Amino acid sequence: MGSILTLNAGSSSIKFGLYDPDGPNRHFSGQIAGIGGPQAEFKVRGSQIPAPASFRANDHNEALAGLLTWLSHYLGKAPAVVSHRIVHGGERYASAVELTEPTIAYLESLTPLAPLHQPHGLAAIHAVTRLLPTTPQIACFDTAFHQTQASLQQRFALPRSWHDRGVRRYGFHGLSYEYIADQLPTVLDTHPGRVVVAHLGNGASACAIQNGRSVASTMGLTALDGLMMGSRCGRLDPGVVLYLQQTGGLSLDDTADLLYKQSGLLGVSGISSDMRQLLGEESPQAQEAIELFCLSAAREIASLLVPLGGLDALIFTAGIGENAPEIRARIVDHLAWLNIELDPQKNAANAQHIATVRSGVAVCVIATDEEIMLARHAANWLQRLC
Ligand SMILES: Nc1ncnc2c1ncn2[C@@H]1O[C@H](COP(=O)(O)OP(=O)(O)O)[C@@H](O)[C@H]1O
Ligand SMILES: CC(=O)OP(=O)(O)O
Ligand SMILES: [Mg+2]
Repeated sequence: MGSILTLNAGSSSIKFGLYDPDGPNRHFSGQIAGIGGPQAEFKVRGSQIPAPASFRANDHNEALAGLLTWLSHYLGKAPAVVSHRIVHGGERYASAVELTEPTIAYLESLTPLAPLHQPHGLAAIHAVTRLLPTTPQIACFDTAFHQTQASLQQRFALPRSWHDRGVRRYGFHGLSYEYIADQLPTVLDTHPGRVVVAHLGNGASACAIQNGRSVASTMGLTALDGLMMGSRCGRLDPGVVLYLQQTGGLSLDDTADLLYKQSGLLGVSGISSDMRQLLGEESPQAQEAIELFCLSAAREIASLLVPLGGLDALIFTAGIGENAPEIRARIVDHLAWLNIELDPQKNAANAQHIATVRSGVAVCVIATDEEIMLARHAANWLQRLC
């Protein structure tokens, strides 16, 4: 059987991997990070294959075209299937699905609900269709993992007719949470109990997980709600949106641009959406942006303790969660009243278990792997074909 190619178009990165369906085992993977920024980074992991000497990624389309050209040198024969991360699967999809024209049309209709992601995921599908027209493609959804949530957790306090038309909380980063949920029994070495996972990347959210299932999440109909993010505002009084349009003179497009692209760490610091860069800045605005990020994360994490009825373990993951001890420490400081305490040395070393022995809550760092989830869903799909 041929290989599995995975493509994960995030808001600031494109991650990719080539897998053998047995296992699935990774041949190689990599990522293009910092798309649209001053310098995109192209990294390859787990092989001797060199990254391109120079790479242009002024936007996602340029990055994708360059990536597919680069990949064509290393693919050998066409993969058996291409597995895409698609952020929004709407009401229709609770699991991975083969991409057909009607499915693609439905996913296109969801673009207004995920404007930073859905167009890039769809662009990747169209680019693969052009390059590998006979290769089947599947979509794996960020929203699918959250479909287990009780209806009350998904409901907004809007008239029922809007809920019936699909205006409800969907939750995102589901492939990441699914991977972490799978790791939890091994990492925690006990019954996982009541767990909050904080996925802190360019997009950031938190998810309450119990018995391996999503119980509640901080993101809603769109990937704007919940935690403050790189350039997204997170939780916001909906009255602000009305005010911006009624008296601020902002059009719909201006408002979307403000909330998705000009807010969050970028908006508050006035410098950058990139946490690593802000941590190196001394300006009071940069420091305030970082402090607001930590406060927002702690408040959102705490909000998930209601559906869980308490907290046994807090897990940090994604770019910031895995690599920024200072951010983890500041978030946990805001939650100290929960009898949660970090060991400074273990935290500084990005160890897997970073709480003190006294802490009433386990705290772990687990590197997420959305790509392996894309590969697992694809391997299952291939198996069903046999
Ligand atoms: N060593 C680090 N210290 C602090 N922040 C980091 C570090 N490495 C990565 N990050 C931050 O992680 C974020 C990107 O996370 P990632 O999960 O890769 O994003 P994406 O949502 O695009 O998948 C950026 O804000 C980046 O600055
Ligand atoms: C849904 C989302 O915010 O994804 P990302 O973190 O990749 O931007
Ligand atoms: Mg991501």
